Amino acid sequence: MKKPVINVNSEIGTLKSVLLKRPGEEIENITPDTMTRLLFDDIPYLKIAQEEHDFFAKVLNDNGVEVVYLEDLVEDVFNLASDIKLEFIERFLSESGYDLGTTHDALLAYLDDFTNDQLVAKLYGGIRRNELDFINDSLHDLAGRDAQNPYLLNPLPNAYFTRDPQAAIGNGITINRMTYSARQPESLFTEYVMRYHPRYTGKVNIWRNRNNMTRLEGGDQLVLNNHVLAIGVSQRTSSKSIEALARELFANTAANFDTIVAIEIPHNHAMMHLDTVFTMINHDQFSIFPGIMDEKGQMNIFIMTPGPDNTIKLSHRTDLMATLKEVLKLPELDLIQTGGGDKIISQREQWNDGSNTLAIAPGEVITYDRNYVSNELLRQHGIIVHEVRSSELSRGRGGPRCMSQPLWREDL
Ligand SMILES: NC(=O)NCCC[C@H](N)C(=O)O
Repeated sequence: MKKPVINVNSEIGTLKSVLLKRPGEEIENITPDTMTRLLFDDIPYLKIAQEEHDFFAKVLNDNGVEVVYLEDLVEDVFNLASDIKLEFIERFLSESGYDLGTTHDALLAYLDDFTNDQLVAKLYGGIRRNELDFINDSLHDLAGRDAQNPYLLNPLPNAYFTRDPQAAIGNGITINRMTYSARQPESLFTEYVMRYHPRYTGKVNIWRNRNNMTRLEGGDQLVLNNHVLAIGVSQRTSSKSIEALARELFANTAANFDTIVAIEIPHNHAMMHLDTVFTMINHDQFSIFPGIMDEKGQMNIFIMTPGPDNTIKLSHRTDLMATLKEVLKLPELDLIQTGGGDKIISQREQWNDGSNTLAIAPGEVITYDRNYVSNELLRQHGIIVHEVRSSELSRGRGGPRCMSQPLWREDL
């Protein structure tokens, strides 16, 4: 492996480079009838969502972080060779249910007319049925459930949550098999960028690829330090995939990770990933939504470590604070409760991603401005808080951590 181009050995090391995707025309394809399936609770106003996103990028930039746009990387890949572009389109169409036939041919011909930057926007944006004029003779397009779908190619409005299709861990990544069909195509873009883009090709360890059938999403994957991960057992990440990833990382000599803490959280849309209820903000400080614990403050947690002969040793725990102290070897910890522990405020602010902080350095985070109670509390605990605008972006149920994939953090 050549000199590394990805380096993420913590959640809090000074952030130097990050991957974003600016919300695009895919947002304008969300309708009331499709929004639940597209994993949205409302329809954002694109113009304002883009302004908010640009401001988020500016705050990152102003704080010394290189912002890399995923859509530019994909366009670079398409510009490399028309064979690669065609191969990508065929994979994309095939995964969308079009291997052969009239619809496949019509879509291929339609996509062929776009310049590469327009093509990238279109693949994320989706194709409406009424956009193409052709005689559709596919039974599955004309009868049954597919006929009700207003799109020939579904939009990918969740793409601005770049955290989830992959996860940077150490000098490598996992390219994730995502849970819902609404997001599954997103990690195909990551696969092609990692495989072909000159910045990454041959320089990134792929710990796990998207051909795996077990479900894993980046919002559940937290790098607590250079040898400990926390992974949510959640609506989006299965216990099977965590076990498989543990086996892969423990056996791989290029990986330095020897401890994975599997944390079970409620399986619902408001808390679909671990990072919607729990993020790391300093060496010994975390933000946490108290609603993930039962009335006695307990949870279902397993510490996984390598056992003999490639087995995995499991140790059960129920106290999150004690478990974190144990694996991080810290005498004290500060768990800062979203909304200050008030039941109504904490639920309201968690819903709008008040727990979803993005650390840009130890003790320095980016958060949504609307979660003013949690933000004030963070400041009272000594944290530097950069607030970003959040009226429209938050409608997708993700915050600053969800919208960013760190590519390089300084080691602690
Ligand atoms: N890491 C995250 O928590 N990402 C937020 C993803 C929100 C998106 N609407 C989803 O349901 O997948």
